[in-house]
Amino acid sequence: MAYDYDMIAIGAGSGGLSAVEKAAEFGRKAAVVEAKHLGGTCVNVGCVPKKVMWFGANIASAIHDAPDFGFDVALKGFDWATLVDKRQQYIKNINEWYAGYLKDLGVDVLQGWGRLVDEHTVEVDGKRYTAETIVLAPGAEPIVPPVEGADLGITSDGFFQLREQPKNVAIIGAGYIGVELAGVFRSLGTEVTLIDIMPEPVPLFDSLLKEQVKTNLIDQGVQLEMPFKVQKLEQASDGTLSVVGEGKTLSGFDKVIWSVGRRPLTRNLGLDAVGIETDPRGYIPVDEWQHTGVANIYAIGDAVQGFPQLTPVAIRAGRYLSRRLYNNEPELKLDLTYVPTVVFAHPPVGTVGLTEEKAREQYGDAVKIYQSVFTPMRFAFTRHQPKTALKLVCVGEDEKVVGIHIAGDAVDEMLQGFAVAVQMGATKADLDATIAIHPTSSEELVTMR
Ligand SMILES: Cc1cc2nc3c(=O)[nH]c(=O)nc-3n(C[C@H](O)[C@H](O)[C@H](O)COP(=O)(O)OP(=O)(O)OC[C@H]3O[C@@H](n4cnc5c(N)ncnc54)[C@H](O)[C@@H]3O)c2cc1C
Ligand SMILES: NC(=O)c1ccc[n+]([C@@H]2O[C@H](COP(=O)([O-])OP(=O)(O)OC[C@H]3O[C@@H](n4cnc5c(N)ncnc54)[C@H](O)[C@@H]3O)[C@@H](O)[C@H]2O)c1
Repeated sequence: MAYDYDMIAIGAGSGGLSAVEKAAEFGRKAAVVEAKHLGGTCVNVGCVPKKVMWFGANIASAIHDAPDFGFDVALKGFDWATLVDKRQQYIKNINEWYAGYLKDLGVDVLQGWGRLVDEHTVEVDGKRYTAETIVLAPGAEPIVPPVEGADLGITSDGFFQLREQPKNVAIIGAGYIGVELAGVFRSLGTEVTLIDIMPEPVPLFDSLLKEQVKTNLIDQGVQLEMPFKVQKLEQASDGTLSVVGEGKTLSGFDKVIWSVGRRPLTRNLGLDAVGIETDPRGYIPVDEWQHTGVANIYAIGDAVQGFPQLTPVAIRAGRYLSRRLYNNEPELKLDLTYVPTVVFAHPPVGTVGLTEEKAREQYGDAVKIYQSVFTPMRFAFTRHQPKTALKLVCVGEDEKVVGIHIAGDAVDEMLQGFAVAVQMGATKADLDATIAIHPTSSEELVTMR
């Protein structure tokens, strides 16, 4: 039977785009369905606009530090709308670049909401298209918990729509998004209260990082309220918002932002029509080859059960899938043992591999920890002196490095190379055998005692 396409991906985000892009490179006819904008979450309301704001915030911090380096400067003002306009123009350029790139590759963009009709048919706004292979890559959306008044708050999507800088915000959820937005707002002058149900920020990270992130947030002037169980949001007659918890109410906010996790966008995707069952939270279960159980349907990215919700993971899954299908590389399997990741806090926090806690659960007494906390030269004589904290988690006689955790200036660029070493199975001796680059913070990782 002839199909309209070799591959249709539902969702033109990091995962879907990478699958169709590779399929087209291997000479296949592919299409991608998108209800909103090309590039998905990462490009439009995620990594990219977030990183632009992070750069802006870093410039504000540098201006504050400049007098300590002898500069006669003062921060006279900051125009939020200018940064937002520049950011959105940059994103529009990326959207347009994608449109041209896909056209050049011969990939069709089917604009609208996609829904499975049967195993080989996708309906997009009433029109039907068939494909030999279908890739589900619908991504995720922010969770807004079902508490009274929850809709008085916004989410990260709403953050990217703000045309004016709020004066006083409450951010509920101190994971990736909460910590990143808290740092941006605070660096740019907004008062920030950061709330979490857990006692510490970034609760799933290594204890050293949790501690350091907490210290840095407090040092930046972020008010921490954790553990705090939000019961409802309220609006006062003057328009300001309150966050009500058990026995405590936090008031006076002009914005409240929910950042308590994301849920998969698997509703109205027609999964019933092909017999794909999600888990109770809506995630699509797949096997190690991203197979959904329906012979020709795969799922990748944030909507997949157990996938780290990170762009490079979705991209890798999409590319590997098309290479397996169309480039005769059937053994190419996604390996998620060591996924490096950075929280773009101020300063940033990076991690790859096992936390000390997880390593001890897995390897017990065979775990050896190397740790160092110091003031990096960048902040040696500035008013704020955020420390750099590093931890190596090693295992066994040969001290194989199974985890690296770092908080500190430039970590976002430092970690990638060390992640290569961990991926290759480096031992502590391998790190020690590497000549340091001086003077840097990363040299500490090859000289740790
Ligand atoms: C604020 C924020 C910051 C982030 N920062 C980072 C970061 O710094 N680094 C990092 O690695 N990750 C970051 N992430 C996570 C990253 O954005 C996601 O992991 C990544 O985008 C997932 O890719 P995906 O293809 O699975 O889904 P998405 O990128 O979400 O793409 C899915 C697309 O499918 C579309 N869609 C869904 N259902 C349908 C349908 N039925 N029909 C048609 N279209 C549909 C959606 O409109 C969307 O465009 C961030 C996320 C957020 C929210
Ligand atoms: N730099 C990056 O790579 C980056 C940046 C942003 C987002 N992301 C991805 O997006 C995902 C979603 O981000 P996120 O920050 O929304 O989720 P998250 O899972 O990182 O953090 C959610 C936080 O909310 C807290 N929480 C949960 N329910 C709560 C409640 N009812 N009240 C108060 N606190 C509550 C949790 O304890 C946790 O600290 C991340 O897990 C990550 O995979 C990545």
